[in-house]
Amino acid sequence: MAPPQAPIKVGVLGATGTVGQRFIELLATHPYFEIHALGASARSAGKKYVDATKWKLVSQIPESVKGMIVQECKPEPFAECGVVFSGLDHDVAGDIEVAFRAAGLNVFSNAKNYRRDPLVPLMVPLVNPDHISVVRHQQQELKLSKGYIVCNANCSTTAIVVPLKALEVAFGPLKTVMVTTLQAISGAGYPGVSSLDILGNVVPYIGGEEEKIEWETKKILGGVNPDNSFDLHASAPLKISANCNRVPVIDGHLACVSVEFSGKKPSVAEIEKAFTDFVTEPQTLGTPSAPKRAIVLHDAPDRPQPRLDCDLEKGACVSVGRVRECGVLDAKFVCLLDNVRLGAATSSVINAEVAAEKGYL
Ligand SMILES: NC(=O)C1=CN([C@@H]2O[C@H](COP(=O)(O)OP(=O)(O)OC[C@H]3O[C@@H](n4cnc5c(N)ncnc54)[C@H](OP(=O)(O)O)[C@@H]3O)[C@@H](O)[C@H]2O)C=CC1
Ligand SMILES: N[C@@H](CC(=O)OP(=O)(O)O)C(=O)O
Repeated sequence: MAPPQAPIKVGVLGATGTVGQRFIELLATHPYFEIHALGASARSAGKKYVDATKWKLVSQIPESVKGMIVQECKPEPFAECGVVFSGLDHDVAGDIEVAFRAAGLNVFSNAKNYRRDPLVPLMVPLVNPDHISVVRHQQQELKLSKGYIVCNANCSTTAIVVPLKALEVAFGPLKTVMVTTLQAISGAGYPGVSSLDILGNVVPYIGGEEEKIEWETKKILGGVNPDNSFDLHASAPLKISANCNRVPVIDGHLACVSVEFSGKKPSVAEIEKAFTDFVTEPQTLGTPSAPKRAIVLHDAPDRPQPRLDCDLEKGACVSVGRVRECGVLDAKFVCLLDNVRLGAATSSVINAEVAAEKGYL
């Protein structure tokens, strides 16, 4: 992929938050994108970024953004941006993202608000980047000459759909998926879950998470009909059941997954090969943030682990291990993803890279 002739100016909404910081880290040195405007709440607006944010990443705040003045989330300061990334709290993301689209801006959002919208692509770049085509339909239906919204998925959903897609590519439609997640505290943003609730503990409830996994998976793994509607995996109905737990881990959502195939049950060796052979469109296109390996298969019986494996491929892959037969369904495995990178900011950035490559920016 050749870089654009001039860098594309980009904005970040929710720039001071957990996802916003990962956006800043990824975009500060990005070959195609240049950070032009930062937005957050009225509490932060008017302050220098370095004073408005509580930086929590191991990497230092990039010098280039330290002195930028944080804006309120109104379209005007972002008018020159070719892409606006959103890491906004869902309480406010709905109205703000729609106002930005109405102002002709291309919004790539992490928030849940529009994921179920029948006009909005729900794109996990390592799974369904082809859904980007629906933005033209979105514009036609809403009579917009410019501007659209693209969402990326819930982080736990992202962790499972990448290996599930690899299985569907190799063996055809899945019939049943059972998943139990162990989710890191960074998934709840900052300050997030109280230390008294989570230290030395497990909380077996994350509001709305199970429903999101069960619904979003079907939109992402499903196709696009000729009329630009999403088929939600309707041609081969998929049953999914999710159990979600918060665990005292900082970064990295682990998921234990059991699957049943519609067709003949593959062997463990065939499933492992399907994971290692899996190549995705951003990799083929050579977009800058695409991982070399979309799925990293681990041999050791006690891997993947959040602390040891989250950083593989700069947090842009899904780690998979413990592939084995399941006594109830056909097969089971464990998968891990960096919830704030591939689970949020990195997916949004790769989605925008795909949009650039395919002429949607
Ligand atoms: N953390 C994760 O792993 C994932 C998060 N997401 C989603 O991404 C989004 C951001 O999450 P996260 O970064 O964790 O959340 P944080 O709570 O860490 O950050 C929220 C951001 O929203 C801003 N904000 C809050 N209220 C307003 C307002 N009234 N107007 C404008 N901006 C406001 C905050 O600004 P300020 O600092 O000024 O308050 C901050 O920048 C959420 O929708 C979340 O559900 C999706 C996938 C994974
Ligand atoms: N709910 C996820 C993170 C998140 O914000 O999800 P969503 O973007 O679907 O609201 C977690 O707690 O780990």
